[in-house]
Amino acid sequence: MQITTRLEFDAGHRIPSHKSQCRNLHGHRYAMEITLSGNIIELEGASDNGMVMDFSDVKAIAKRCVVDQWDHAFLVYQDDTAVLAFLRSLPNHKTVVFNRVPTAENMAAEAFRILQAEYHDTYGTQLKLERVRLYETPNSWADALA
Ligand SMILES: Nc1nc2c(c(=O)[nH]1)N=C([C@H](O)[C@H](O)COP(=O)(O)OP(=O)(O)OP(=O)(O)O)CN2
Ligand SMILES: [Zn+2]
Repeated sequence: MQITTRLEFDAGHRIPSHKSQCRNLHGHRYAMEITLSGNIIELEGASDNGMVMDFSDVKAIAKRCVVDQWDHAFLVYQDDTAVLAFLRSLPNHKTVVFNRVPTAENMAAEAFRILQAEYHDTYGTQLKLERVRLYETPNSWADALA
């Protein structure tokens, strides 16, 4: 069985070497979909009986580990030195430094890497993170897969 839940956040970024407008500082309303697989919990009376994992627990982990870190932050490539210096000049600015250009692909891969270590089954149900889908716009997204 597979389940998917979705969270949204706002962040700024730029792709410094982009051939067109994405080299400019701009932001997106990102959406992130988390897909987990596993057997359905069969434990009469348990809060999560009949579920692969409670959606609220799936979301709480993704929120704590990724969304709260990236929401209303500027995501900057470590080699984008001009922007990094500018961001560091701003007091208390929320900046997240990426070791790769913050494209949808690299953000999905980074979210997958972070979250893979966070989802554990409690009942031996083979819970597994299968996919992180990161929407940069409503029309364009990247999938990081197990
Ligand atoms: N494969 C990728 N291509 C592009 C990425 C990316 O992360 N992966 N990112 C960008 C830019 O960040 C840009 O902000 C998004 O580009 P684009 O889809 O052209 O933006 P629109 O606002 O026109 O998107 P709509 O879906 O039409 O709203 C560029 N390419
Ligand atoms: Zn963009």
